[in-house]
Amino acid sequence: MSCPAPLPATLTLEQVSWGAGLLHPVSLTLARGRVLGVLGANGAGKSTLLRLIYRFHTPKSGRVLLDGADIHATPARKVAQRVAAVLQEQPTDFALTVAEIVALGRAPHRRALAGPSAHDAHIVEHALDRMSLRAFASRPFGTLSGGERQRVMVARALAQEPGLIVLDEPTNHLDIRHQLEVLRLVRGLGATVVASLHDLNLVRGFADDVLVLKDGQPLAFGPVTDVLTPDLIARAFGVRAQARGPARFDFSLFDDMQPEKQA
Ligand SMILES: Nc1ncnc2c1ncn2[C@@H]1O[C@H](COP(=O)(O)OP(=O)(O)OP(=O)(O)O)[C@@H](O)[C@H]1O
Repeated sequence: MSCPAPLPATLTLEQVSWGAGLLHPVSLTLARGRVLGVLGANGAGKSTLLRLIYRFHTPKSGRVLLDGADIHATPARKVAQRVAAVLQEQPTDFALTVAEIVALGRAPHRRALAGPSAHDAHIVEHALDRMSLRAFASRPFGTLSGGERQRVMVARALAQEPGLIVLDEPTNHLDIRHQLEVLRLVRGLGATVVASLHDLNLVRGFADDVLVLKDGQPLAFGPVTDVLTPDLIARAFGVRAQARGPARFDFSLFDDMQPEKQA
């Protein structure tokens, strides 16, 4: 079963800021189909930036443009047809089945009061298949493990057929195989992607570009291989990074003698 890929979106941030100094102005352009990793220590402002991009927060200054249109000058429903978010917070309606939760992703595409169409059902099944959730379709959401729930939330986002997918720490709760599978799948969607991630080695295999934040300030933006240097990691996270081959770092505290290997 296959579905045509949605047209990926171009995302532009023009001097976007939020709160009383919680996020200082950020500007960048992410071309269609690019994958952006948003990095930074705890409290650096990653979730705040993501909330601006999926239209939860209104910027204090600046604009968020999707394909050139200001998302805050665009009706919420229209934005929801193009932007899906996978968040750390999950639905509390634990009695809904997995298939029902995934079907919620179709809501922005339906006319008011219209029920699900055969096309909607096809897309929901496809999303369940892609996340290996077919066997869970009838299970109440509340009976799933943390990792299974996370995969359901990604499936709901897939059912939304977004041109831009925003993920806040999407690998939380996932075992290493599902971390790699989810990141590969998200990369393979053809959509433009913005994801906050904590694992700097996973980011190197996943993202095209990275934005690094520190204390609500943008420290660096650009291709992951250019930006993610030991010097930048030291400035952003206060740890020593030693390159181990082209695609991984070992990390240690500056006052430690022995590097601590990451899993
Ligand atoms: N609504 C709010 N009111 C006040 N402060 C807030 C609000 N939202 C976020 N903050 C503060 O802004 C800062 C950045 O928060 P944010 O959640 O964006 O960080 P983060 O980089 O996602 O962190 P983590 O890695 O811990 O999830 C934090 O100090 C947080 O306490």
